[in-house]
Amino acid sequence: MNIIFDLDGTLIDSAPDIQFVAQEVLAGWHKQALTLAETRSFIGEGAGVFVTRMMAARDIEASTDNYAAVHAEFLRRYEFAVDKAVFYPGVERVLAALKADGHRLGLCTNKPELPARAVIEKMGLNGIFDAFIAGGMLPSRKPEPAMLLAVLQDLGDGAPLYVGDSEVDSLTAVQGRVPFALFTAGYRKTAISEIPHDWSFENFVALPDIVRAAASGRRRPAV
Ligand SMILES: O=C(O)COP(=O)(O)O
Ligand SMILES: [Mg+2]
Repeated sequence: MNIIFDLDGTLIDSAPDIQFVAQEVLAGWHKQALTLAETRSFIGEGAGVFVTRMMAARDIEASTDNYAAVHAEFLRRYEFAVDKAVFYPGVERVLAALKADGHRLGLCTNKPELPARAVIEKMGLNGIFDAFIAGGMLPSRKPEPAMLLAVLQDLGDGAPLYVGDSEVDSLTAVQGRVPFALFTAGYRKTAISEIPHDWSFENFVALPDIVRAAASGRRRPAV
């Protein structure tokens, strides 16, 4: 199989790192830090959307100049914010097992390329992904399906499965017509039943069974 993973909220909980970057940037504007809940709810559509939501939440006027300044400062710091990231339980073991079973693994994240590469390195995941597309590498971002389809193309022939945590990932999968497994313990904002998916799981130990079901063409009707 070709199994493609989302990153933030799926493989790693990176919200504390992103909260820290936001805090440093907001301090320069004499604004209060974001809560962890706010931070989680702003993640999912890339750094630009995060910055827009953060500015709105802290009453920073959304002028072109302000946005450019906040965005640049955010990106400058983002690449170095990898200290607090942790894997969700079971991720490392399951990724290694899937790889050992001969599956090809891909990564498809809206996180900008530099911080995505930095956190992959920090988590010791170099070499695990056979294909990788991050935010800014293509003209569009998820939920447009182009990133997901590009990763699939890079992986070559094989039945696909996309694994992600959010409404954005679900829509990406629907638009790309790729079977989707929803990780329910990430940053989703709505009820599981409202997010179209073929399978859902709350712990990575359940993923190998889903991969087996996907490989055999068994697919639960999408919710
Ligand atoms: O950084 C983001 O906004 C989202 O990243 P993700 O696509 O890995 O969830
Ligand atoms: Mg995500």
